[in-house]
Amino acid sequence: MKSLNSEISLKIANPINPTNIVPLDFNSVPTLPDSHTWTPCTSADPSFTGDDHSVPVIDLFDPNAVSLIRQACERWGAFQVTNHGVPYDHLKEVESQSRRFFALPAERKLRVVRSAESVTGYGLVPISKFFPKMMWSEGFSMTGSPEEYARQLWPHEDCRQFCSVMEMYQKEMKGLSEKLLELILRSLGVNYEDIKWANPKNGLSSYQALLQLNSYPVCPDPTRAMGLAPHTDSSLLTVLYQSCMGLQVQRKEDIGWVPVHTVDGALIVNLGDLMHIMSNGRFKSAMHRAVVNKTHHRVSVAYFCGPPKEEKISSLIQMIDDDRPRMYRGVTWKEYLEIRAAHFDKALEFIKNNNIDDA
Ligand SMILES: O=C(O)CCC(=O)C(=O)O
Ligand SMILES: [Fe+2]
Repeated sequence: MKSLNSEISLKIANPINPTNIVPLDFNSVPTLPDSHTWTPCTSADPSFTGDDHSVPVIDLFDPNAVSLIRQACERWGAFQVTNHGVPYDHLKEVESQSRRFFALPAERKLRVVRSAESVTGYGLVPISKFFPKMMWSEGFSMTGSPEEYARQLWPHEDCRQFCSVMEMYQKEMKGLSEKLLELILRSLGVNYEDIKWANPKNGLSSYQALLQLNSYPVCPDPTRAMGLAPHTDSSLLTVLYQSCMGLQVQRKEDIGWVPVHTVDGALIVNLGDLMHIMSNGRFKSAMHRAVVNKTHHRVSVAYFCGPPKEEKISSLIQMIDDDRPRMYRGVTWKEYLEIRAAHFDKALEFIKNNNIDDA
């Protein structure tokens, strides 16, 4: 068999738009430019209604939460949570500080533009380079304190509030992600204490994480624009706050793209590719996208949670049996991000077991 490593280095990234980082100044255009015009999006048939046709909302205090999570992860790769412990006021503060950032003039935001190699800073989402058309959105990402960026953004003003809100939110998201990871593992029948790095009691819990603020300005022609193109997240799990509707999750096998309704104070949980790998394919990673609208400037805040730096994620031993042999080889988050940066939606194929050099 061909060696995976040589295959990856040979097939170097072939992005369509490698330098696509700087967003449009959305205030400057009255109509949708050709660079941003996509073929119209199709959505789920509105006649699909009822519980089985919308992303489940799970109360974390529900005694059946673990089994509800299992069903949601198998069927959707996504769910919403209530009673998650993050106060509603904090969600609103993060939204308001995000809006404050995006309201800055374009030249100010460009002071903190991300470089092609970096995942933090301001710009279009990194997956933009795989699409021929540009998305109707802009983003700003950080890991830990955004202080260095904030000082450049607001050199003569007080930037403490922006920093403290973002830092507080990351702390809260870390705690919630740990709790969710425990519940998701339990739903797979795995004791999270058996996985050293997943157990916060070991004091080892050094998850890596990225906080991403997304902005989708009001759009003159929403049916022909794309807020964020279809993708799965590379994380273990992503916790998402949306200010208004716009997120859609795909149920490919039957009903297609399904809008995720806003439930006051709820947070959305998307499973990422690393969780799909850990579950040995039992759980889906949610294929999702964001659509835009004509009346509301939509903001979303995504917290991507991944494993500790050196940890190789592979299918859990408990998920492997005669009927379901190991599907994937082990990868660190960084290795997986590199494979994604080169192969985008084919990345999982590259770590399938049958692609491994047996030697
Ligand atoms: O804005 C949204 O609803 C989706 C955001 C998202 O999928 C992402 O940041 O990866
Ligand atoms: Fe996403």
